[in-house]
Amino acid sequence: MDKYELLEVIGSGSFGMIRKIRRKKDNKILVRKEIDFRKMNEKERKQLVTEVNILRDLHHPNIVKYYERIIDKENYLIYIIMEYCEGGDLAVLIQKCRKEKTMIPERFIWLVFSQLILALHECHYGSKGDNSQRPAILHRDLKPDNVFLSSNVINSYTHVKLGDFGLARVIDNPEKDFAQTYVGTPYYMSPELINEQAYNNKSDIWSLGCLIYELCTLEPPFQARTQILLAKKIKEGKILDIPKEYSQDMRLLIKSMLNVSQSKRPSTIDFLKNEKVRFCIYEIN
Ligand SMILES: CN(C)CCCNS(=O)(=O)c1cccc(Nc2nc(OCC3CCCCC3)c3[nH]cnc3n2)c1
Repeated sequence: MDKYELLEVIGSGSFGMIRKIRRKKDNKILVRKEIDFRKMNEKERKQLVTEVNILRDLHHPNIVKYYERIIDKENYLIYIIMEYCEGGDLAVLIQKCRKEKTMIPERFIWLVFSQLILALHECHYGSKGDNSQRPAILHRDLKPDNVFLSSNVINSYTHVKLGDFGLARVIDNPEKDFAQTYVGTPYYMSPELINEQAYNNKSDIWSLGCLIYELCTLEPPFQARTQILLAKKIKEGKILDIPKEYSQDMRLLIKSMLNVSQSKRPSTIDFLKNEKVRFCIYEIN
């Protein structure tokens, strides 16, 4: 760890602390996610190894970059060194707009959507567009807290980064994978996950639909006081319309992702054929 100078703590995640660090050789600011695996059971340790290996193998401009991992055996700690996203996460942006009663511009929402489709496409299909090199990777925990911005100035150069693959799983046999226990209020849980059916790439598309809906309305699409009521609303799949200021394209986009039937939801391949998405991607590059 003498390669890095420790800076302030910026938060604490599920298994430990996250702090800013400065790489001494070039003063680059990074983050160090500290994970105390003393508290972990065998299954969680295995999950951690899976997560670190997933991060190590994912290289994409819209996925938080993984630099290295440092194991500190005597203190039962693993450090994961990742890129620092100056703009913070989307949860902070949504809270700010809710407080100031301002709307998030539609242009920005299309930029977030198209970059997350690129990130999910990399996870689901890999850069070669098929899974010959590796099995599909599902994020499984797509939510505003896990989507970071490269800068806090919001313009068309703002890069959106998918982060925190805490619950990601490598699915070698999609049928085999069943619902895992969830932590926190699962606002973005898909109908198939509630019905304990197989979780697959279309479940990440459902969560993306919830996230885009929340950027338009500053509220999750399904809310309830209890998890039972929440599950009922999600399975019904009825959502309030988004504000009239947003276009019909945006309305139809959200509806296509929040379809209770996962086979009817478009895949990242379908979206990448969409003219508007391609134009957004062209604008970013
Ligand atoms: C959950 N959020 C609403 C809490 C506030 C969120 N803003 S914040 O933490 O202060 C903040 C402000 C400015 C820049 C950044 N950049 C950043 N943050 C990460 O993780 C944040 C951490 C995730 C787990 C929960 C605690 C927060 C990164 N991980 C990899 N690269 C990262 N870059 C963060």
